Amino acid sequence: YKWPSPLYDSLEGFLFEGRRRDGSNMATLQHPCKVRTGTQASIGAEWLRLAYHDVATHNIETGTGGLDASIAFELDRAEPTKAPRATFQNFGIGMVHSLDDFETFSTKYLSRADIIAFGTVFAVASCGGPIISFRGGRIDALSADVAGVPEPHQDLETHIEIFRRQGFSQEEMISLVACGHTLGGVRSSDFPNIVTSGDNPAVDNFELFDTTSQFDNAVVTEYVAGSTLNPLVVDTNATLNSDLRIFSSDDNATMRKLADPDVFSSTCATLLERMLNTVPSTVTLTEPITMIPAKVTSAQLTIDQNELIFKTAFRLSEPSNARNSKRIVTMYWCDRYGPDKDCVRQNVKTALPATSPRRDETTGSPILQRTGLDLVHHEFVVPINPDESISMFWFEVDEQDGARAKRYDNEGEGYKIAQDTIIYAPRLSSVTFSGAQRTQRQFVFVAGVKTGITPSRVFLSAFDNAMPDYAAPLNADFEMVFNDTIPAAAGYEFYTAIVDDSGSQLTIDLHAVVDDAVLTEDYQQTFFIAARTPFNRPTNVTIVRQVSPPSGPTSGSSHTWDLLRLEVIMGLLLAVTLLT
Ligand code: HEM
Repeated sequence: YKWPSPLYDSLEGFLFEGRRRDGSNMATLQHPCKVRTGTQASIGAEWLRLAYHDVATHNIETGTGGLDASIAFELDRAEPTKAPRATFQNFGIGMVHSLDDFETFSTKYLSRADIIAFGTVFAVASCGGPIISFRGGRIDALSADVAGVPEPHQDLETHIEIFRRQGFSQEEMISLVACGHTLGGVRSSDFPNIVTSGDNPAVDNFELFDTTSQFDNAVVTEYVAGSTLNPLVVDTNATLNSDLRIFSSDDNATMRKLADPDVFSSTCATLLERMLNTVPSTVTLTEPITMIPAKVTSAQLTIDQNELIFKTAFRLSEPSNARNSKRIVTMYWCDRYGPDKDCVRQNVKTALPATSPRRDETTGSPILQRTGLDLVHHEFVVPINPDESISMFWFEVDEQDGARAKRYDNEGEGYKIAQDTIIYAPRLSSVTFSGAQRTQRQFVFVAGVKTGITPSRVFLSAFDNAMPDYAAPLNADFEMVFNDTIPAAAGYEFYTAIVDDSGSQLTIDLHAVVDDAVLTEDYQQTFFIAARTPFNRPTNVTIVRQVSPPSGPTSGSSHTWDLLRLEVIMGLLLAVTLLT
């Protein structure tokens, strides 16, 4: 992993933080293993069933179908069968609720299908099941796939054939059904011929597959012990006992193995991962996503109150039960222009965070919770002289425990700012809301282009796939025009474009074409445009000398580390004095 990697950064952020960039959390809609208010319906069970039904369209021979979010277009699907309405294969209010839960979380780098996969990973971990290894990069279908979901009234041969087509053997089918049917149950509203409704709709209209609401192997042990009340095993109408036919199809050999809780847990981790990774053969998934121990987020050169500023956050982790409140995190950076360009003279600028650190508690994501770590975000906002600008930055972390401070510099390369010709100015941009639900938005986006540079074209690429009712994503380019009603500021002149959007996760890439090269400011967020409070103003920028930048010049005097440390500490002391 090297920064920047917007895809990996986005997937990792969602897995361990459970939320969107604007703070809205998807994991906590379900975590810790919640039921829908006023019902017995397990939200995690609904998310898991939705994922399987999306996967169920896969055909291993043609390489088509699989986890591609086509389920959003398959909800009203009925099999061409004489079966009653209750066997509509994707029928169920749980499906509708789940799609509503997921609707606003997809982004340019988190496909709708990846969000569905995250839902299963969160749900299983949150309810006490194994951690399913997560890969991202699924590609969304924008229409229905062929039919393929199994139904309870079908016979065993049909089920074996359906699972074979999806890529699972008979033994894997038995295990996968057990791994699925450890959560949730059957509703009378969806399957009235399996569950009869009673007087108290909150309790009577739902029958759980086993006696626990956790992701455990009670569905297996109760079956093996003969005490199960699983409605798909004990229904009086034998035709609908699909779990019984499947579980007993190898004389219960697989079920007896799964009665060992460790076997159950590891089997489910493997099979559910394979289920989530069942994608069309044209899709290549990423490597498994693991935590980035020290992560740069939200790096942005921008204009606020007529000043050029650079803001970013540096995310560290620490054990929840061993917090270090003394840690000092310092940012360093080099100029892009002038005599100290790229720190050639080893004069390095440095600053402390603009605010006290922000902490992600482990309750935000069940995956983070399992690590026992908190995520701690150190946020920096520093003024930048437009004549000097900024070419790269890096960090130093001093735990104040007697050990030497540790440098984080993107594996020796520094965190490089690719270009400063075109920048995004969210504080000069605006948004107006319209429509009955105020979901229709009109944005006026403002980009700054460095004074003295006249691009042959300035434009932006807008992307939003978090559309109401899973409508087609917005994915279009918009020309930006020079706007002389906004006075030049901080070495920049301004260009604007108007973009209409009905989704909720619009991001923009800004482009300036200069001398046939396209300079791009990628993946800029739009949710904080309406905020008008100025960024915190730091007063703590100092200059330290004799510091080698990450891939800086090798010539020149080699610095003595202790002298450097002394200078940094004195600089920090000065900064702290200024701040207080
Ligand atoms: C032959 C295969 C299968 C059949 C016939 C079947 C059938 C059913 C039925 C009839 C329900 C009740 C739905 C409702 O009332 O809303 C259900 C629920 C569920 N199924 Fe399956 N299923 C099968 C395989 C699977 C697999 C492979 C998984 C996942 C790995 C899975 C996960 C679930 C979950 C989690 C629920 C509970 C949903 C909730 O409580 O809202 N099922 N299944």
